[in-house]
Amino acid sequence: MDVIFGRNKEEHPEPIKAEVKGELPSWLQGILLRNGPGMHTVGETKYNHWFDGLALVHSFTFKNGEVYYRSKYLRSDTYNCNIEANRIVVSEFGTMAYPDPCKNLFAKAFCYLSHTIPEFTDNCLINIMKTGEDYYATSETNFIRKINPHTLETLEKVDYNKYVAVNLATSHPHYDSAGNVLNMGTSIVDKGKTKYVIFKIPSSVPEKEKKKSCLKHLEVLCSIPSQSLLHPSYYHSFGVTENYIIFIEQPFKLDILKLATAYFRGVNWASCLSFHKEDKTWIHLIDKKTKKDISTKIYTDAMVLFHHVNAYEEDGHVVIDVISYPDNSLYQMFYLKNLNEDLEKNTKLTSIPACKRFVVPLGFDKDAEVGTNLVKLPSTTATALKEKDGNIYCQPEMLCEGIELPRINYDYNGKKYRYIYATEVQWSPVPTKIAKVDVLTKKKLSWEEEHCWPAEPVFVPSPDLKEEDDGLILSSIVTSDPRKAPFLLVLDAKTFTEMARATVNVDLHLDLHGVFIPEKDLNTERE
Ligand SMILES: CC(C)=CCC/C(C)=C/C=C/C(C)=C/C=C/C(C)=C/C=C/C=C(C)/C=C/C=C(C)/C=C/C1=C(C)CCCC1(C)C
Ligand SMILES: [Fe+2]
Repeated sequence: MDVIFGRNKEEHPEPIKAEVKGELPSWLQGILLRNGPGMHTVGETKYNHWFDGLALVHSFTFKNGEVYYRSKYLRSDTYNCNIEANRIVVSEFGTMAYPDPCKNLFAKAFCYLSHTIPEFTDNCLINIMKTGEDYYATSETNFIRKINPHTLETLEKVDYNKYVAVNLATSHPHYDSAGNVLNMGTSIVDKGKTKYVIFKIPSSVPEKEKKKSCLKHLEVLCSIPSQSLLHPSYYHSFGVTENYIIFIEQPFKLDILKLATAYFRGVNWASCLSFHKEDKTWIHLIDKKTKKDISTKIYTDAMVLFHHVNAYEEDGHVVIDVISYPDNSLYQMFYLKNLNEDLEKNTKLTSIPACKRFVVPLGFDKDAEVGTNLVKLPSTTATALKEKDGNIYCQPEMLCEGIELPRINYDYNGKKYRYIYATEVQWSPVPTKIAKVDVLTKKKLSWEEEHCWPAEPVFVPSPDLKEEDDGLILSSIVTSDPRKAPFLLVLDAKTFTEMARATVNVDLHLDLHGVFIPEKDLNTERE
């Protein structure tokens, strides 16, 4: 298993032609661009956690029925410093590096509580974000790295902090139909003012500024104060509906005082993150018009969540689908020491990911009796109980167990939808199948094959889309049997039958997230 999780992967910056079996639809033209960790050892030093690995961006280019593969390590400052020193010199979330000659982190960390923030890693390994015509590799720090989607070349480093006061930002932004980006970040430097900030990056800039970046026009929409000033919640994604932004403030929290002293204590940043199982999980609905949290306080039991699936409004309710866990054991499981040969023994999922639906009533009867279930949607068993202090206590409906890395047809984002595409896991963090879940009937279709570990399935709508699932699923498949080459799998999203596979004889890495860029969105000038 170390082969898959812990071994350094080679990059292939020059296009490699894949061997295509089956029939690729002629309209499938563009680039599947993905990101994830590819290197966990530098010289004699090793990262502790799988999420710490150096970003290896890769792509599958679909052109006239042919498929080309490329991969290239993100030339982040972190990568360059590490390679030059031949050891890990920049700290990541799960690995503290000593000393950190690139940044003099020691001195800076000392100043932490007096408004100085040390510089953090720009090893953007989680996802790809599009702003205007630009593509960025993203992580959760204040840095993002622009990349050329054709050549995978690393371009400028952008500091969110120059445009908005956040120290952390999600790698799962949302997009509206005009391509404007909506994202969220946390500001923790301003003592006593710890807050979550929601901001917008427009998809275009005024004509006279043609060469300028959309980020220069970033706009703060609103901010929400953290419930606890010294313990802001961790979040990895958020949700949107037509009229609301959904932010779930979970009791999985960063401890600012611990962060400030982590370096001296010789512990990693991750140890400053803890799950408070006795606390509540607060569901915030931020009204896009008033830019305020709705006045009712809504909560559910303690949980840990990384991925929102989708959310929408229906008959005066807000429906919120997420993948949640009963505790924080998932993060623990991804420590590389657990992902070794004894993986099966060490990483039995003690907490299974579950896709849950929360339903929040909007315009309910204010005089309703305490204890009343305010959810009036016949389609769900989720409940929202009115409590005596006026708060609302939500209990979810279970949609499906054992799925992660969820995707949808993004045209249905924020709208009533029916299908989730995800990887399926059983006894460990190993994805063994790709699943299509029908949230209406709870029926599931899946694809699996021996020795195959599928990545997050990406939905690509067909050009003559009539139904939500008219399109394709693209997933890069890592193989655990050295005699079997990895491939890019193309499924018919409706039936989940295989249409084609493009095999590449490379050491494909298990990645996290990515985007499909249709031909029409590709600026061919830069090719
Ligand atoms: C095996 C596979 C692929 C599939 C199997 C199926 C399955 C169960 C999948 C589950 C997948 C999940 C749940 C993936 C989740 C990925 C996450 C949460 C990545 C987060 C990275 C977060 C990162 C890198 C965060 C770095 C943050 C840093 C360095 C922050 C630094 C900091 C800054 C900037 C200011 C404040 C101080 C602080 C130290 C916190
Ligand atoms: Fe994610």
